[in-house]
Amino acid sequence: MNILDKITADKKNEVALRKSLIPTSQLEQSVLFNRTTISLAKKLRTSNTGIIAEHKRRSPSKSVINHNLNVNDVAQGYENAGVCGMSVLTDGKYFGGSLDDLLLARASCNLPLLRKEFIIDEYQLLEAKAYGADVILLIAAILSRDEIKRFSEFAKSLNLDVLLEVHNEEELNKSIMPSLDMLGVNNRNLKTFDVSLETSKSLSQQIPDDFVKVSESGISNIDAIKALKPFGYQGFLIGENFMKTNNAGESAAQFIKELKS
Ligand SMILES: O=C(O)c1ccccc1NCC(=O)[C@H](O)[C@H](O)COP(=O)(O)O
Repeated sequence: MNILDKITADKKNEVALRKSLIPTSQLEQSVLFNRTTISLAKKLRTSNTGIIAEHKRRSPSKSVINHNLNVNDVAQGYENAGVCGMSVLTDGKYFGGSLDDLLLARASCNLPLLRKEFIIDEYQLLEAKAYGADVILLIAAILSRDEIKRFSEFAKSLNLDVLLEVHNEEELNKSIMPSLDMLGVNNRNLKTFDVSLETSKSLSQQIPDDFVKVSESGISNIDAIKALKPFGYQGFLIGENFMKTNNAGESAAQFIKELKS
């Protein structure tokens, strides 16, 4: 079983439990549910840096990254650094995250927030909205084309942006549809956990210009960004490189300063 199969199997049980504990009607009545969302795609189209900075405590590939940072400080630090958006991992078992992290990030900054999660059910989109997200992630490797269509159209009806993630040409070809805003290419091979920017470079030509292109994972220096921009990438999702330091916001600020110089 590969890592995505394992995560998805656990996620099914987790979502069933959550659904039984908190009914949909309760999510829809939350204070945050009817707020005006902020579009990450719009911000990326006009930004000259395009950094989406992630809150990530641990991961299947790296085990522990950092358990010592406070999510409020990270969110405020990222906003002060001038990032375009923040990604918050909400999976507990594999990444040490939670929906409370999303809520705390929402309370601490006005950045577009991505709920970084393994979405397998519409219920998780209602949760995303109720806990303060502006953007949701759909992972082509774990969804059929019908599910991608259903979930992305539902997300749009909630005024959430949609980032669709692919790892290869086959996933890309099955996924293209108008209800997506951003197409993310993940540079991490989930069988070996190796990262290669070549994945983003080689898939870039096949991504239609209507979508904002985002390169995800393994970006650890500004040379990587400079190498990816000519391929049309406007968004760069960075987690470990900032989170492994003792001040993620300061690390992002330094990175952006260098990028602009
Ligand atoms: O990061 C992992 O090990 C991982 C394993 C299995 C599924 C997803 C995984 N990561 C999610 C992400 O997409 C990354 O957190 C994100 O792109 C940031 O990557 P990085 O800058 O390399 O921390």
